[in-house]
Amino acid sequence: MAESKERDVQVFPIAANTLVMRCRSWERLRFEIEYALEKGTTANSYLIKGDRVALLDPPGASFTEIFLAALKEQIALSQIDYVILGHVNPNRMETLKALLAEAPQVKVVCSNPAAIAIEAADDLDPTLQVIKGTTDDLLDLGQGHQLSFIPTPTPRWPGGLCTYDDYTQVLYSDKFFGAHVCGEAIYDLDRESLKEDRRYYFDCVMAPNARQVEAALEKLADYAPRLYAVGHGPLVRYGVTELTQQYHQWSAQQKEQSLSVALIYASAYGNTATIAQAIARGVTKAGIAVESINAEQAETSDIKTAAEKCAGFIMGSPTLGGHAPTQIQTALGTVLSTASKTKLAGVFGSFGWSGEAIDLLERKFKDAGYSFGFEPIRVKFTPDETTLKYCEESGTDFAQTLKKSKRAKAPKTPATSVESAIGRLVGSLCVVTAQRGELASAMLASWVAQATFSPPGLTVAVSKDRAIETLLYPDSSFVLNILAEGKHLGPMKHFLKPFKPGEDRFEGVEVEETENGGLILPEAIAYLECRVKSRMDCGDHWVVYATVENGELIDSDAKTAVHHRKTGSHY
Ligand SMILES: Cc1cc2nc3c(=O)[nH]c(=O)nc-3n(C[C@H](O)[C@H](O)[C@H](O)COP(=O)(O)O)c2cc1C
Repeated sequence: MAESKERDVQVFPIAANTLVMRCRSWERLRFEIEYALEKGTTANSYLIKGDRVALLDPPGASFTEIFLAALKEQIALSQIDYVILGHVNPNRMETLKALLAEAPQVKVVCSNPAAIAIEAADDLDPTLQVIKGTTDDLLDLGQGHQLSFIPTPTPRWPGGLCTYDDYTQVLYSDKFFGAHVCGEAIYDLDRESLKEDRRYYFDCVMAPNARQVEAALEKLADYAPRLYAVGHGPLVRYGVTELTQQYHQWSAQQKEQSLSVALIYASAYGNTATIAQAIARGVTKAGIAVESINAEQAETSDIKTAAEKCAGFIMGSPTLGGHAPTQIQTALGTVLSTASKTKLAGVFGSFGWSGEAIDLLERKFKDAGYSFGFEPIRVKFTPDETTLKYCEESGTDFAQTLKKSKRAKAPKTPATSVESAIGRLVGSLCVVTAQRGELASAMLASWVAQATFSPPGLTVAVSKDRAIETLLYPDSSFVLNILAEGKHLGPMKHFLKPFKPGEDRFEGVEVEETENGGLILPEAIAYLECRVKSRMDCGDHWVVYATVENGELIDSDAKTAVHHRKTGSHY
């Protein structure tokens, strides 16, 4: 985890007449699923000083004061001609307001959806230059800095806009190619250490929008950037080609999934969208694709197609003035008339005090005879960390139900000889326990093996749809509780039972806490306190390699319980 330090702004020249201003938060900035690895983040803004001056992407409200102070050290605010916005949200508009109050001459350059959001905001009435998405959209800052603009809308950020400076070959990619990591490194020199963070960021914010990501990549292919000036985390200088290929590959993987879930929502202030993202993460991690649809932007035909093609649909809405927004009501009508009654349904939303919109969705789907993949999720205003985990686990449950019904429909085939042979591999029966902040989880594990002597290290294979998987990223700690033969049935039964989303895995279980905060089970004959070093992406499992930092043999007479299986295709 990043060490705790004051927020600051790191300023650095990145190209001719171009500075990056990285607002750094060393601690988790927001309760959104994409920040869950808790490595802090940076909100990157850029300043291009040609004959005219452009500022790209001023940060959100948590940085307004320190950012404006740092900006004034670089330039008088009265000299800024343009502010270019890669996306907008209510949080970012706060800084924009403060900036425009001191620099009313600024012209705001943004996409059409962003312009609509700005025009609807209170106390904000800037001169706008709206990008139409044609080749005429050029902005000449002088001294060679000719900027072109590439609209890259996604359901999450309908106003998405990338900017390319032909002179410096910098692509200002905003939400694309980022990672939530805070540190000293301006660039991606240590690509290996960023690997997991980039993938996690993609999985959270890009995977549920894979179709739009592919469309954006296609547009960006017309440019020849030598640098991705990203919105979050280290700038991509060394890995431009590699990361572009990975984005192509990861988006394609989503398209290849045989089942998909339509996730249809609207969100005026971002809370319902935050819940949607956590649910989507839970679905995609179980190997089912998500097609996100922002009801405020989507065409009815898109909603219809998604409702027809999906194996299940999940709808979310805020409650505003006692109602669901009109676009949600329209989308609801489309879904009800299109999706066959065998499809699995889900409902969620953020509300303030009454939550009629969620009630409406639940009632309509119930009356129509759909069954639900999880209990309707009602979140008062902004979700916290525990609620986000609950939403993620609900998404995973939803996906597992779909997979189960697909398996049930498939003809039963006896285990092949190869599967039976693999089943003869045995492993020690263990319980992995892990906790971080408010969150704690556990799982039964038998695919455990010593991997190194020096340093002492082991591997554990963790199914990608396990709830505990999010607590097993590099640098996290966990305890491997090794069970005793003869005393293993109790814990085995307990930890193998299906848990509901958010259900306490330790309810009714006595655990002892180690000095380092690890959780030990009384049935363990030995325990090992481990730290994750890396994890390998292996089909349906993560193979987690961890080194052992501490441990104890509790019962030297007992034998380790061993798991004997019939086949190698499941437990
Ligand atoms: C103008 C306005 C009207 C609202 N009306 C209701 C309401 O009738 N009932 C309710 O439960 N919450 C109401 N709320 C609270 C919102 O539902 C709540 O802020 C929610 O988090 C918004 O979700 P969103 O961020 O996804 O837009 C209202 C909020 C605003 C700003």
